[in-house]
Amino acid sequence: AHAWGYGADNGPDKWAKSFPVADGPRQSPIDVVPAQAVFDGGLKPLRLQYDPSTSMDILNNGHSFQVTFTDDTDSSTLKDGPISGVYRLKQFHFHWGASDDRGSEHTVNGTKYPAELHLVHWNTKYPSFGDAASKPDGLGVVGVFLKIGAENAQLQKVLDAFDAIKTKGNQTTFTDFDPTVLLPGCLDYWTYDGSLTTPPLLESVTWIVCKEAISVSPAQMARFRGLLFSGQGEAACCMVDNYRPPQPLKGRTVRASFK
Ligand SMILES: COc1cccc(N2C=Cc3cc(S(N)(=O)=O)sc3S2(=O)=O)c1
Ligand SMILES: [Zn+2]
Repeated sequence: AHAWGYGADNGPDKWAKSFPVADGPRQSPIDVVPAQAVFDGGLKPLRLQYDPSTSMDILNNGHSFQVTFTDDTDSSTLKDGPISGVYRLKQFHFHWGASDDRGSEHTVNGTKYPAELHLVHWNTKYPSFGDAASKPDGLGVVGVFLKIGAENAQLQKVLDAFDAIKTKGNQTTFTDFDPTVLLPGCLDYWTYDGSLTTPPLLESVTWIVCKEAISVSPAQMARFRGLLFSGQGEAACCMVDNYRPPQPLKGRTVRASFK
């Protein structure tokens, strides 16, 4: 069976064939409509504590690029916010467009951002990431929108690794990186029960979408678009538009941590 992707014949509209959960009750991403979000005073501030020594490597996996963290201790964690217990950071990655008018997965009142960062954490009440990934409260993903503006100096270290991971399957060491530098100053958020936004589309994610975006410059966006979906020696296929469009809310409530 040909692998899933973002092209005309293997893209989001075709995923349900191999992954029927694609039409499930709690799929992601969604369009966030702030006026319909319910303020919940019981939601705690996000507590994100990351240890740069847990960052390991950066990889082009053929769908995006991701920075992977060692997750054998509680060194880099997500606590509080809408979740209970301790979730460990596993990886972060991005989704982006071929042009600045699209690229994010979540949208706000239908507005698409040029890119979206996902910080993926797993619930340590389960023995492993793989185990947690299939549980309804197994994962916590923090989403951060990127908007076009000033150059983001904190992103530069990630972009500078791109030459080593241009094609699918390439990876290189990426140590001593603290993803805190990629977070917006204000951590107000919306939260709802959802899923992975790529196959296997598991309905195991508590989504935490930050209201405030971080900046990225047009030149930096061009660097993202220089990565390839394709492997070395294959016909070059630019890694762009690697986003799933918003999915039906199906009665879910989106809560806001702020008024
Ligand atoms: C056994 O489950 C596994 C095992 C290994 C990797 C994955 N993943 C696949 C897709 C995927 C999509 C994510 S997103 N865009 O919603 O943040 S996060 C994520 S993943 O958990 O890394 C799942
Ligand atoms: Zn993602």
